[in-house]
Amino acid sequence: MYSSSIFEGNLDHFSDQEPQRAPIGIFDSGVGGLTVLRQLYRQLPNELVIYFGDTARLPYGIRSQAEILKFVREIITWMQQQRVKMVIMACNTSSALALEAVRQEFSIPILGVILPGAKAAVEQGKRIGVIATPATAKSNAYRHAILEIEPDVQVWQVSCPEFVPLIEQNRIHDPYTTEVARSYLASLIKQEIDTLVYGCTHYPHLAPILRSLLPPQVKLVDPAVHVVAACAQDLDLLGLRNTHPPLPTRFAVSGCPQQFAQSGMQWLGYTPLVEQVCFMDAAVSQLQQDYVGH
Ligand SMILES: N[C@@H](CCC(=O)O)C(=O)O
Repeated sequence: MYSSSIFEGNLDHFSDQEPQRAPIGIFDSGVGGLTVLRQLYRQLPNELVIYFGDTARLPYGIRSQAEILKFVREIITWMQQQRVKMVIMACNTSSALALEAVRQEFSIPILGVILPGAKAAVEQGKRIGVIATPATAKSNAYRHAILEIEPDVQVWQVSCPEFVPLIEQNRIHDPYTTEVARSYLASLIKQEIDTLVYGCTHYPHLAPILRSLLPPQVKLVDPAVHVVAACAQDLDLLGLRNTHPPLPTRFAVSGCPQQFAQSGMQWLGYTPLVEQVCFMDAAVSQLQQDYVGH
């Protein structure tokens, strides 16, 4: 079901004369980025993808900016070694805390989810709620991005620390998750929001629960849809869109490949083949998690 060889499936055989055929790198802390990958399958079905989940070090949403920046640098460096033509940070926490810095450090195009999400939100409503990880909420990245585009709207952000662990533990259908969601949404419903932004790529996995708790007129904005639209535009501008038939997505994680393959299956509709990539620091985090788990 999985392979632990780090460089298996390396894409070196794509010559630099055919940069269109190079993969797009997508990363997240875990299964959240699969909501972006699903959009990519819909909107850009010919693109080849390398998906990386930093599962040994999740959740990102309680990490410091220095830690996130370090992880993101490691991941993008690895992706560059895999010769990606573009990187999508399918993670709001990374986009909020590290996008600006790494854009100046790396020469490949790097897209984040916050600006596309903010643009879509102001097109939808005037009373905008954002649910996000503690780090993203604290950064105020959505508030700033939204108000910069449209100062004439109101924004409420709610930090939802329990969502990512519940989703990663496959507890979506647990009644406890609905109760947690109810409490996170309460203040936003009280403010009579007309629009809710998924400020974390894990949260669209909770769509049926959130929909059932929100008044029907509240519109949901999924930045995944819009970052992939932005990616399509950039590929066209750079002449990098792939028109060849697609190859299977390559999956890699820093934690347990089998676990990711199992939980990823329900979102992908197929069982992914997952490799393990070893970053020194992530290996230590995994050992600590294993130790705590025993
Ligand atoms: N998918 C997440 C990362 C969540 C986490 O690991 O806390 C995000 O968009 O922020």
